[in-house]
Amino acid sequence: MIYTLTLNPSIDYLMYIDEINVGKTNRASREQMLPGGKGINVSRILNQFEVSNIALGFVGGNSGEFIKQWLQKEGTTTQFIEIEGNTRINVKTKGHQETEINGAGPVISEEATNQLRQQIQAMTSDDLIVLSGSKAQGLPDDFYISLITLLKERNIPYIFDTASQELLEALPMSPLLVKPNQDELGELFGTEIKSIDDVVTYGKKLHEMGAQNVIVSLGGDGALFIDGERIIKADAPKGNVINTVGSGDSMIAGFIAGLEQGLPASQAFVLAVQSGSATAFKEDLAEKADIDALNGAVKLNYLH
Ligand SMILES: Nc1ncnc2c1ncn2[C@@H]1O[C@H](COP(=O)(O)OP(=O)(O)O)[C@@H](O)[C@H]1O
Ligand SMILES: O=P(O)(O)OC[C@H]1O[C@](O)(COP(=O)(O)O)[C@@H](O)[C@@H]1O
Repeated sequence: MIYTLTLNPSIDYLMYIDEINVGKTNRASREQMLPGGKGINVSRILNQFEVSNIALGFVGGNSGEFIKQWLQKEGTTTQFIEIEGNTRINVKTKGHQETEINGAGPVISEEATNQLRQQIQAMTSDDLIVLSGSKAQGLPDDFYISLITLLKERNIPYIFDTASQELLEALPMSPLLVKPNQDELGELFGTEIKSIDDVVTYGKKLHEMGAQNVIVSLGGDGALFIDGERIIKADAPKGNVINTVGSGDSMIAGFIAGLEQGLPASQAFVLAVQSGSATAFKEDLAEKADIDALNGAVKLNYLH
């Protein structure tokens, strides 16, 4: 079974507003509520590919209920742990620019944390788990690393997508895939990524340090793939960009779906880019038909 884990899910509250004036009253022309959180987005796209999966994580309050009901309506299986407090609301303003204000989220108790550990202890090496997104409050600083240590003891493959430094610590425990975006790659190494050569240099470091597959996503400039055998740059398909929230998560799901279909890694990467861009061209996450509509639109350039 494929599992996704979202420690700090969210309602993504989209507000359409041309320009924000800080310190003034701003009015949106319209708004929309969507379920959010990185693992949850991965689950929703896997569902589009009809890849069975179970969404794990902590949810609470009416906002948590909103997410659960949305996923269940779509047919995604959830095994969330119910917690005290309310799942956070992340505000995303859409206008000339996208601005995001992500909430802190509820504090997770030790009891809930232990329940999650038990869920992981019940997994086997036939499973795969996607760990992604920020950590919730109350969890120890090394929480992801402690979970990954449990996974490694059981030979359970995992994908890790977080902006925190724990990503570097996890590399020796050979994640199946890591997917920083360009800014996150720079932050990991305390540098600014200014060129595709820089992306290659630092992306290769992630592979050399232990990641089996590396995708560095580059927004409208596409993505870079590194797996030790090859380095491939993909150009993103062109289209009308509506909402890029969840594009990175869609890539991860597309890559998994490709591997599940038995595609070679380079073709799974193509499906990842298609999925990311299809989501960027939609208000909500992409549907399967949107991803299919980009068949043949991803151009690959083998750099090595
Ligand atoms: N403006 C865009 N035009 C076309 N595709 C895009 C655009 N923005 C994002 N994408 C697609 O989504 C993928 C992930 O986007 P990115 O913004 O890099 O990730 P994240 O959401 O993790 O920050 C990109 O590699 C690309 O395929
Ligand atoms: O856990 P974090 O880092 O606060 O991120 C949560 C946010 O990221 C998202 O999962 C989108 O992530 P991506 O744009 O990187 O795919 C939103 O749905 C959510 O609001």
